[in-house]
Formats: sequence, C-alpha cells, structure tokens
Amino acid sequence: MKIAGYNKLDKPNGNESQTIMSDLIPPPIRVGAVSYLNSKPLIEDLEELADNAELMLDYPSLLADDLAAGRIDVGLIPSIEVIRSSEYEIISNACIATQGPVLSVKMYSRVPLGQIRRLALDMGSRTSATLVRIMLAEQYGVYPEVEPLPIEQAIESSSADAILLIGDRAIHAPEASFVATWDLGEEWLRWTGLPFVFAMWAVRRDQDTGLLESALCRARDKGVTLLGEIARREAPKLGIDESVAESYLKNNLSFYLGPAECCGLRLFQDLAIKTGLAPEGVPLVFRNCISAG
Ligand SMILES: C=C(O[C@@H]1C=C(C(=O)O)C=C[C@H]1O)C(=O)O
Repeated sequence: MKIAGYNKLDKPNGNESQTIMSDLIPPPIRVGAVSYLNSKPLIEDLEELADNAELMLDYPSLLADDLAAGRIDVGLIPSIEVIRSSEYEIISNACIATQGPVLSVKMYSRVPLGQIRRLALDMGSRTSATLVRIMLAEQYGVYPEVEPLPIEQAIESSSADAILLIGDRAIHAPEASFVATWDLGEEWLRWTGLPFVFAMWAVRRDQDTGLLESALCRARDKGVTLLGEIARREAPKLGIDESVAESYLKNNLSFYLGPAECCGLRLFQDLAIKTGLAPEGVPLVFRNCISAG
C-alpha cells in the first residue's frame, strides 16, 4: 500500500515527529473485493491507482456482512444488498454484469423445474440466491424451501431437488447429470431482454472515499485491456483452460454499469419487492451523480 508523500517527512526529534506523522497520515480506506476470477479485471493495480486503499478479497456474501458491520469501508457487494439497504451508495460505474449466459451462475435441478421443493443456495451468494427464487416464483409458481450449501461443499453433498452455484466453482461442469440446468444470466436475458448486474461497488453513506471512485474506474479501464493476460495468469490457479477463462472474461461478463444495466437493476428491485425478498422504498443512490439510467 502506498501512502502519498508522508513517508518522505524528515524525523527531527524521534517521538515528536511520530506524533506529527500519525496526525498527517489518513487511515487507509479498506476495500473488499470478490475473490473470484470475475473480479480480477476490476482490481488490476487498484492499490497503486488508489493511493490510500488497502485491498482484501472474500466471498460476496461475506463482503456484504463486512460492509454492513464496518469492517470494510467500500465493498464489491452483491447488488441485492444495495437494493435491500438505504445505508448504501453505489460508487463508480464499475460492476460485474452480464448480458446473456454468465457461465458462473448456475442452477442444477434433479427434478422438472415446476417440481422443485427444496433448493440449496451457495452460501457465497446473495444476488443469485434471490434471482433464482424470483425466477422460480414468477415463471413456475414455485416457492421452494431454501437451505444453505456451504462454500466448501460440493453439489453431491446436497440432497436438495435443485442447487444454485456461483463463482469459480460453477465454471466447472458437474459430473452428475441433471434434469434441467439454468444459466441465470441467460434465463434473465431471455425473460426480460435486459442485462443483469450481480455486484457493484458500494459504500456506507457517511463514508468519505476521497478519490477512490476515479481509481475504481481507472482500475477497471486498465483491467478490461488486460483480459487475456488476466486469464493466462489466473486459469492455472482455477484448473480451467486459459481459453475458457479468457472467453468468460471477454464474452460472458461486462464491467460497466450503463443505462441498460441500470434498467435491469431496477427491474430486479421491482421483482424482489414483489416476491417479498426486498423492502419497498429503498432508493438506488449513485455517489457523485453517476447516471442511474
Ligand atoms: C457472476 C457472478 O457474480 C457474482 C454473484 C454474486 C451473488 O450471487 O451474490 C455476487 C458477486 C459476484 O461475484 C459469479 O460470482 O459467478
């Protein structure tokens, strides 16, 4: 982590200068990003671009808990968390979105979709865990009992009728065969004609973020020019082919929150409210008036 300029101060008198320095050095902004491949293009060189940011990585649901509890100041959190809380503002137009098949958010069903009674939800997820319930309710009139699928547990460990998986592990095809498989990005586009936003950078309203917003945009702008390189670097760690990783980053995901993405986000909010999975009256607030579309 870099701390601008202050390290260059002379130290004339031991303790005295320490007091001066600690008065001058602002505390770092604690930034939490998703630990999956899909977030790498958003954090390329972020710590260098944001002078005072301290980056940590975790699963999306845990980042949401960290932001709510004040353990981080800015988080790449599931979009449903922003829809559920008036405490947050969206900072920057960098996000994780898709317009069509997303590859890494899948529901595998052992029974025909209309017969799903028990649904296991990847504990890393909040957005997709809500989206799949909305789609089952609205399209099939199905309201399954839900249960958690711990992050470290494989699909085979669950006896649920259907299982939702997200993130890197969802990129691997499962060994078992299923009666039906949903790619949630693909189904959302087919249903609504809109992109879907899975995660956004969010900040608590009272949190000063200085110049972080522009650093988040610049990190993303740099990341999207390096998708091939990121894929080559990250694919071996995940046990997937470089070509799969590259195609995932280039063709399945998008990293810009534009007008169409905002329409998708608002429709997701309306549907979450209608299904009783989000409260009414939560405004989507964009820090620094970035267009909400
Ligand atoms: C596309 C994805 O987007 C993610 C899905 C999320 C969710 O379901 O809550 C949250 C953050 C993103 O990492 C994925 O993880 O596969």
